[in-house]
Amino acid sequence: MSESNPFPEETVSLVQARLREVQDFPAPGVLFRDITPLIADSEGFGALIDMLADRYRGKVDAVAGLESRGFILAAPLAIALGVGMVTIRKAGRLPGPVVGVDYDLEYGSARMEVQPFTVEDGQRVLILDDVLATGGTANAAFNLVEQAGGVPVGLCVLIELVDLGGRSALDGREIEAILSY
Ligand SMILES: O=P(O)(O)OC[C@H]1O[C@H](OP(=O)(O)OP(=O)(O)O)[C@H](O)[C@@H]1O
Ligand SMILES: Nc1ncnc2[nH]cnc12
Repeated sequence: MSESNPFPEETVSLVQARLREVQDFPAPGVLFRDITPLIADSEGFGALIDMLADRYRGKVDAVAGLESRGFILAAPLAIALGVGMVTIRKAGRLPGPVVGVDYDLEYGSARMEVQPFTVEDGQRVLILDDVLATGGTANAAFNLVEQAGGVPVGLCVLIELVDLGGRSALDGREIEAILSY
């Protein structure tokens, strides 16, 4: 899983055409990449999930979604692949037992958690999210999958925000991005 962009151009364009940019959301200076028009469109959403299923079929035993936008993508992909979905959630939302990882945000810190009994020992887990920015969330997810006994085979994101340095923060991890800005 290491070619620069392994996804078919035609589907990538179809997906890209359904994304929206919102300046100064949720804070001044942020250009927010809004995936809601894509998932509101059955053709676009279906094409995205079919493309991801073609890419990962037979290569993974579970899909881990990162709360909350990652869940929207991970659930249909898991069904399409015929595997289960692991939910990696913000702190305090999953009943125990959980394992957690604290990580830094641009300002402040956060914590993600997973229930280890939702990951089988040695299971190959694909981590899926909508956006890779600084990489803090994804890095926590890699660590959580490992702590739970799984083998994280890589991260797939719909959108990589290159200037925010997530790829460097995840040095050595497999990352596939459908779109990069
Ligand atoms: O690479 P990072 O700097 O960690 O940022 C990426 C994360 O930020 C967004 O989630 P957010 O925390 O806004 O939550 P949401 O999905 O609930 O909106 C996005 O969905 C990623 O999970
Ligand atoms: N610019 C952005 N747009 C959408 N989601 C994000 N998560 C972190 N940065 C983001």
